[in-house]
Amino acid sequence: MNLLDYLPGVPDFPKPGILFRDISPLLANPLAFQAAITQLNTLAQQLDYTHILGIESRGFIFGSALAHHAHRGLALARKPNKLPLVSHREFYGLEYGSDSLELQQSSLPTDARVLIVDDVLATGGTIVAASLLLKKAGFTLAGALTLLEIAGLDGSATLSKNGIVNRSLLIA
Ligand SMILES: O=P(O)(O)OC[C@H]1O[C@H](OP(=O)(O)OP(=O)(O)O)[C@H](O)[C@@H]1O
Ligand SMILES: Nc1ncnc2[nH]cnc12
Repeated sequence: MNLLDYLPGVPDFPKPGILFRDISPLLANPLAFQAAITQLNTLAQQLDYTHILGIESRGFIFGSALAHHAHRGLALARKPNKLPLVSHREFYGLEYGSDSLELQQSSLPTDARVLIVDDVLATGGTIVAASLLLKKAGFTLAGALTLLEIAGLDGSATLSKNGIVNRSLLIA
């Protein structure tokens, strides 16, 4: 099964010049979704992690499915004003805009080794922001895991420059 067949590129969305990789067909196909999680779990085993940080919102899908599959705890990095008792916030740029993420200090144990999970690595701005959130909160970063790296945006180079060990299952 070629998982890329379930991740079609949609041209000029959400802005002209962007080829948007749509995860909906993969999620809608039980075999494809199951294969994605199984293969992400195999990649994740290369990284010594205890907990997963899912990035809102598509990262919640893969982060929670992997956490269930791998019997790991899950914390949420959420968009602004969604979490009570927020401890930390990080602003960041995107391939097509900007945003910020928030984290509750209480959502992870102090000795957690955290794997950031998201669906797509494009410029790397989101994952760098999530890594800074974890640093501010005093947690150890185990690495980052994504389903798909968008080729040509130097996302993995950006993560490497920021000292983030990255694993992406696919690149396109
Ligand atoms: O590597 P980057 O350039 O930071 O881009 C990758 C991010 O962009 C998308 O999220 P988006 O902010 O569009 O929100 P969504 O998950 O709610 O759709 C995607 O889910 C990643 O989180
Ligand atoms: N090209 C893209 N496709 C899907 N999600 C994205 N997030 C940032 N860039 C993206």
